[in-house]
Amino acid sequence: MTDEQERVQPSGVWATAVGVARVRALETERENALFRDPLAQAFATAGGLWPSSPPLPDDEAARRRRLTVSFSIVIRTKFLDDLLQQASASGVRQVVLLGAGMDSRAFRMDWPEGTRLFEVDTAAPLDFKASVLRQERADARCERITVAVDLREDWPGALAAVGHDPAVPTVWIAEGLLIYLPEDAVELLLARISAQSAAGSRMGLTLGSRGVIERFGADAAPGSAASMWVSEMPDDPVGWLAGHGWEADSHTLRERAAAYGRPISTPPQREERPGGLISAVRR
Ligand SMILES: C[S@@+](CC[C@H](N)C(=O)[O-])C[C@H]1O[C@@H](n2cnc3c(N)ncnc32)[C@H](O)[C@@H]1O
Repeated sequence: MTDEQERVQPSGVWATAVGVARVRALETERENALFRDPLAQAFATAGGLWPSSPPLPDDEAARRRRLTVSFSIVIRTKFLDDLLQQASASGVRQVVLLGAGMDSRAFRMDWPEGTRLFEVDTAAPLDFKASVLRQERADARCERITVAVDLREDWPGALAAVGHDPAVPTVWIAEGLLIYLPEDAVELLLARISAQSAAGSRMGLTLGSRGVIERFGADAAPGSAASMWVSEMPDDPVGWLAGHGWEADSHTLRERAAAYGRPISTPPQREERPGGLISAVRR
């Protein structure tokens, strides 16, 4: 059987990773793209979301919500690309992508010699991704190590078993992940990340903004990403991270979008506050 015939089809929470790839493929086609992800289209195609995907809903509000999610994916991708470049420039050579999904940064970004990049996700998305990467004959631009484990289990042990060294700094990325984990699992994840982070480690997080579950999840279609969202950011994300030993900066989507030349023209929502996009350094 060929890779294509054997490939497991996206389902459950990891199907969201293929939806993210579709958004990145669309951005890649733009003339003034904020990043280019040459593998995104292959992931979306293999997952049945390219060239067409489920049509936008007729309902204007639902339609706007879908476009908002896509826009936020583009902005957060650029935000975390920059954060990773800065971490590399500061000398960090270990990268851990938590809930890596179809993230193709190992293939599309420039990495300094000696960079080791760990992609942590469950087995099904990593298998799907591997089959697409084989089909595309993709070559990673750093040492890439995949770790198939559920992030509610002993993932630090699994990471250590494949050579992650907690004694030297790591840059951690949790992009589009925490919103799918219940609050106690997010808390445990943060504690574990912190325990594996030498001074000088960095972190990039995306957090569900306050009220997003009610606004987006209430009439979300069964199986859609928003129907699986379960946690939002704490009231004070910077204070929360300080409690875990991190010096954090928080940014809104609106502020980053303006900085990247994609200003949001609608007026801010009353509940909009800083905190959706986090960068942090371990002291
Ligand atoms: C919205 S996707 C984001 C993927 C990737 N970070 C990106 O931005 O391209 C969420 C990812 O988190 C992963 N994920 C969710 N819960 C997880 C868990 N308990 N353990 C491991 N991975 C998980 C899913 O499999 C999926 O790949």
